[in-house]
Amino acid sequence: MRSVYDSTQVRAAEARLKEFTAPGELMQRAAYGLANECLNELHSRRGGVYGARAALLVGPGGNGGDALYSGVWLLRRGIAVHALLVGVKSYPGAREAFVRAGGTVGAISDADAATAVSRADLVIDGIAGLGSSRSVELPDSVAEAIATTDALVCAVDLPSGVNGDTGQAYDGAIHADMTATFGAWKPAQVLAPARRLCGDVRFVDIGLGPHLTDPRIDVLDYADIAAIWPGPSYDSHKYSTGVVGVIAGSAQYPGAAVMCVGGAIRSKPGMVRYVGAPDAIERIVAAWPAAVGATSIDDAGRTNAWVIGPGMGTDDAARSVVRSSLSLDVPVIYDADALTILSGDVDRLRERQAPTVLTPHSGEFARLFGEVGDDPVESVKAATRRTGCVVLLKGPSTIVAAPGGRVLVNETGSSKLATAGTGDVLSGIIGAALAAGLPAQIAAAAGAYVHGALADQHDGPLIAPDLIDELPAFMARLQA
Ligand SMILES: NC(=O)C1=CN([C@@H]2O[C@H](COP(=O)(O)OP(=O)(O)OC[C@H]3O[C@@H](n4cnc5c(N)ncnc54)[C@H](O)[C@@H]3O)[C@@H](O)[C@H]2O)[C@@H](O)CC1
Ligand SMILES: [K+]
Repeated sequence: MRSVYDSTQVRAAEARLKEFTAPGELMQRAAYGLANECLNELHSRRGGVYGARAALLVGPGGNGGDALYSGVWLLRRGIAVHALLVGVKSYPGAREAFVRAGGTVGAISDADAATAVSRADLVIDGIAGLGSSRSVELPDSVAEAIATTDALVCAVDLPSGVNGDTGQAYDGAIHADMTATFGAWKPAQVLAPARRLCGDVRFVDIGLGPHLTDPRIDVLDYADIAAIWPGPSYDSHKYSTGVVGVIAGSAQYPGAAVMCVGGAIRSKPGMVRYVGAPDAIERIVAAWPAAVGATSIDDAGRTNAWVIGPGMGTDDAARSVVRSSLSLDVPVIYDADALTILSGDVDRLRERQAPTVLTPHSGEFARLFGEVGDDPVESVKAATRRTGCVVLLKGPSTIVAAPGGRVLVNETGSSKLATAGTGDVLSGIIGAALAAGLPAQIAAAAGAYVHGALADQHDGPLIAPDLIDELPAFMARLQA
């Protein structure tokens, strides 16, 4: 599990740590760590660092100070370093130390600033870090040189022009190959769209650890999933590993039910029940002979969790099934059409006594709760407060929040998943995790992890059934 802290938390931790360290010490730790990361990467790219050139983009704050002090270390390794000041001010003392070590200084508006960038082997973006909250305005020629260079572009703490706390990217934000993050992972390093601008994130320990508590976000990793994903024990029987009920599909979207049941059945619960019309049951059993059919929830028998919604349509019959399912006393995940149906009735979700998971994409989220906006984590938290449900917002970074709980962000998967039917598979996987008894937020986040990992492990173009085909090998590895 990786913990992520916002700028207020990082600044507070820095303030506490400063009580125990000499003035300027933290910036020296940061600058040394930054220089090391750049030197290592440069070495592996060029086979050496002596004689290389570096350009520093230097803003007025602490971020620019880090860049200048890292320049001192680069100079000591035989790198020619030129600093370009973005604005008139620079961090007190840093510029003088840099010049004393042999660095040269110019302004970003200098006629030869773009040349300095395009001739560099290393460009260090120290315009702004934690204090970055607006667009980056550089002369066009410099912006062009940064965008087209083959040099290693390394961001100091965060790429300039991203909002560190929300993951928002402003105009002109720097696209880095690598980001050296100081003391903590920041939200923008795990949230879209900023995550993509960070490149490879390298953690530079400056000793903040003991002063950081209660992360804003956690990111689950493979080891977490392996530890929590339920596997059969030696005395398992079909009921002990959980029974999933699925209400999905319609005459218009019969495939959604096949995908959803497939996602559930291949995640290996004890049993999957499908509830639908007789012809729909026939189709499901033809695709998945191990599934069991019933024509209503009442006739379905013992079920530990329900998946309701994919492709079920929004007609009166579907509406009545969704409304009556609100009183089910087992966990329910509502997806797709069920979310559209519930968008007129959001506050009734509070009536649910058992855990509930909602899995909207941004359009469905907007219908339920209003537009996601610039701070998706806060929007999802507000949705959980309003409904009392676990809310999983699908997107380039999937966000999972629970009432009163910590926010989880999923990092597996890619745009490969932007294809019809993948969401149906996801809801089936989450249904299986819920039926096996995982707490609702963990079930949702672990389901998102598995779903994304299936896409990552699949070679070549992906269609939704490929995810189901990848499940047995993934589960076997997970449980080995
Ligand atoms: N506080 C600390 O103890 C430490 C801070 N460190 C560094 O200090 C940074 C935070 O320093 P600051 O609080 O001074 O904030 P920043 O240096 O991130 O940015 C603030 C300054 O940059 C300007 N700015 C913001 N966006 C800009 C843009 N797009 N174009 C031009 N100027 C822009 C602001 O007007 C402000 O003057 C961290 O990200 C980290 O790099 C590290 O040295 C570790 C220790
Ligand atoms: K930066």
